[in-house]
Amino acid sequence: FDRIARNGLIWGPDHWHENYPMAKGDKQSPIEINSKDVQHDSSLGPWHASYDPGAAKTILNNGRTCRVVFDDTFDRSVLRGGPLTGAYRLRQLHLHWGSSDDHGSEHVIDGVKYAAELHMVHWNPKHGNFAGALKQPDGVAVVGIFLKVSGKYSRILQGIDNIKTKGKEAPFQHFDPSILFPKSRDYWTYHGSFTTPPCEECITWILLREPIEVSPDQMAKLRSLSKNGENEPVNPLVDNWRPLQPVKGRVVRSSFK
Ligand SMILES: CN(C)c1nnc([C@H](N)S(N)(=O)=O)s1
Ligand SMILES: [Zn+2]
Repeated sequence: FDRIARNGLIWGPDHWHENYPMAKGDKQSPIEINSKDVQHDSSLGPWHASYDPGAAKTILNNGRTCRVVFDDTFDRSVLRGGPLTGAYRLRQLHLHWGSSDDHGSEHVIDGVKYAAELHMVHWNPKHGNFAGALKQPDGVAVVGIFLKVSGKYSRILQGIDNIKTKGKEAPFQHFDPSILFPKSRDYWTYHGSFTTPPCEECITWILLREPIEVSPDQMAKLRSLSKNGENEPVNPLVDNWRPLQPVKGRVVRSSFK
């Protein structure tokens, strides 16, 4: 994240805790996954997403990421299984990416940084509403999918042409996010936090082992988004990833050997 100047203070990720104490907690994200420390858990079953393409609403550039929001007023697009108990409602998906292909993901796997990382944010309706879910350790489930750049043409990042500048929002309907899933369902899971302030520690992370491919022109389109509004100078929206956080004794489990 670039340094956000606020009331004269320069704010980088190392300063977030001054206003958001949770940012210095024991269960922060992202983390590096070291395969040698991962514990295979045979009780971890497959996860299942049943998404309604009609739930997709709009795509937005909020100056920090590009985000697609979904109707989560009832169990319309849900994720269940894997490490989860019950059905979690899909609320939004967004991405983190770098200024070049050799970095951009938030989680790092055995030292490997991917060009981008896609997050599909779901919440547990047993906690009443999204705000209530943020206060619970089992409140939120985020599926993380790594993006690697390949020559192959892909249309996974459709719709970003209409949201070039901060504040731009466009309809984004009839979209089934399950097209973004890789073939393999293998995943790592651990308990962590949001990677932007207030960094609540309410997330069951489900990180998919197999990356999906994105084409160079799609990455270029992502990097052509601006942090600024349309009447301001272009300020490329890149490097919106949080640095690695301490694992603090947490165990990362895998669904695969
Ligand atoms: C409150 N919501 C939906 C979010 N807060 N922080 C978010 C981050 N972008 S992440 N990467 O999902 O933790 S998403
Ligand atoms: Zn994210």
